[in-house]
Amino acid sequence: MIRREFGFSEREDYRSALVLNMIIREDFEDLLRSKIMGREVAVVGAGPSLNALKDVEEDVIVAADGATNYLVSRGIIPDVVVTDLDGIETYPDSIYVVHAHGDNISKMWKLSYMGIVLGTSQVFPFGRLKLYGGFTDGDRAVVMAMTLGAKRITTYAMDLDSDKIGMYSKPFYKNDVPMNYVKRKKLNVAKEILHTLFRKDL
Ligand SMILES: Nc1ncnc2c1ncn2[C@@H]1O[C@H](COP(=O)(O)OP(=O)(O)OP(=O)(O)O)[C@@H](O)[C@H]1O
Ligand SMILES: Nc1nc2c(c(=O)[nH]1)N=C(CO)CN2
Ligand SMILES: [Mg+2]
Repeated sequence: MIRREFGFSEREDYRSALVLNMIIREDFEDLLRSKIMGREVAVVGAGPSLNALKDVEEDVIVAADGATNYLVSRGIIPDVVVTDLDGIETYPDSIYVVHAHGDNISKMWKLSYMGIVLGTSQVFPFGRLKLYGGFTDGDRAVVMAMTLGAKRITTYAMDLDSDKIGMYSKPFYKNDVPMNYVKRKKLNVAKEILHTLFRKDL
């Protein structure tokens, strides 16, 4: 359904998942769970408000893709990085949760800079791959933290209604850039997922 809406190819999603599963040699899910279970977790997105981020007080910091570059520039090493590989250009000593999709096979070389890596896919998970749910890196980070037993999740720079894409979203952005049609659709899906997760009457 979402795949059709965005024109993503299932075949390419499988191809990417196969490549990622081949690269990953060890299952680090227990390690990731031990970091998150029972802890207060901050999920940091790459919205325009990231530049105004104050100190993050939570026990565990999870960076969504491009937000990693900003955090590292401030000397903050995220405990976990959730990425589809097109935002990060710095590789701190974090646990990486790398998402395979049909448009990022050519970015898999970035795994050579990462130590501890878990893989996720958007096809039926096989081998060492996981499927926690969610869509964009930010909402996938929230879903993952929830699934792995976080006590509380606080989001930062998740500016899902903004008319700007944050400058840290892609390494080649020099400033915040005007929202485009596809990114708006992606952030709308993220909004939908987070609203459903945090609905009070669940
Ligand atoms: N206004 C915004 N601009 C960019 N990211 C945002 C914004 N608001 C919230 N975010 C969150 O920040 C996360 C990290 O941003 P980034 O653009 O690196 O993500 P992404 O999911 O890898 O996107 P893309 O599909 O463009 O690669 C996004 O996944 C999204 O959930
Ligand atoms: N094939 C493909 N899949 C995705 C993509 C994308 O750009 N291409 N972006 C996503 C959310 O950022 C999630 N899934
Ligand atoms: Mg990305």
